[in-house]
Amino acid sequence: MEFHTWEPVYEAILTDLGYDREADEQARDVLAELVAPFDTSRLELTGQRVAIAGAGPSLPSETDRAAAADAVVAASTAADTLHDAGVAVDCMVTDLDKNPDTARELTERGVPVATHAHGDNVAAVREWVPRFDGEQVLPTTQAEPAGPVRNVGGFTDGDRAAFLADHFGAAELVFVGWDFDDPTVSEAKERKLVWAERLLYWLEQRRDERFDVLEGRRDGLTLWSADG
Ligand SMILES: Nc1ncnc2c1ncn2[C@@H]1O[C@H](COP(=O)(O)OP(=O)(O)OP(=O)(O)O)[C@@H](O)[C@H]1O
Ligand SMILES: Nc1nc2c(c(=O)[nH]1)N=C(CO)CN2
Repeated sequence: MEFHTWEPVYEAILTDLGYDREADEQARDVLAELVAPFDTSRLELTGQRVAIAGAGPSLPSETDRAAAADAVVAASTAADTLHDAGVAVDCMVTDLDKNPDTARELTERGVPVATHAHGDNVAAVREWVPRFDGEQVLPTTQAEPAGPVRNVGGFTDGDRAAFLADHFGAAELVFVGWDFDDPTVSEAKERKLVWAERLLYWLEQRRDERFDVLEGRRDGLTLWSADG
């Protein structure tokens, strides 16, 4: 994803959710000081059918679908649920706000962790990234990329997992553990999930694919540009 392509979407997210672009850039720069560039040969998804695991309540009943995929990219606590079910993950995507110790353990076991810095997680970045096996850290930002820190598109951990799999050449994406209409989430989380859904809708169009998770939902969806 070229940043100029992502930038209008990013601006719309900042406006909608009230985040500060400068704070995201500062967080990116903190992360950049703590990491080396990720060796992309450590994550091989080219041509694979990749399960994108979200952390919705449906995940425990869908772990077999993840196990059946060629590879699994897990968002945040989805990595724990899959681990408990005996399903190996090939990459974890996280902003370190829930289970940073899982991320640390995965890096030590040789699993890449796409570690995201943003304006509201700088303390976690400073605390946890130095404890990770640095070779397995794939540093990301939602702001303009700088130094070793990449921006492959996406916002929440789950949709960033999908954009990452796309970036690394996945042939097909299947979604497990995604519950957009989850009544148990907070209002803030609900607003983030609205963006996750829009971003997946954008990604499926870019890929000319039809994501299973969007079946029956497309009519109500608009891209950011249509929302102003
Ligand atoms: N019902 C759901 N509740 C929570 N996450 C969901 C749900 N459905 C899909 N997801 C996806 O699963 C991802 C991981 O969720 P989890 O609650 O573990 O993480 P999180 O660290 O709070 O995520 P984020 O910081 O991105 O909001 C979310 O980022 C989201 O993209
Ligand atoms: N500034 C900022 N950026 C984010 C945030 C957040 O809380 N603040 N949460 C995210 C996923 O939950 C992704 N990006």
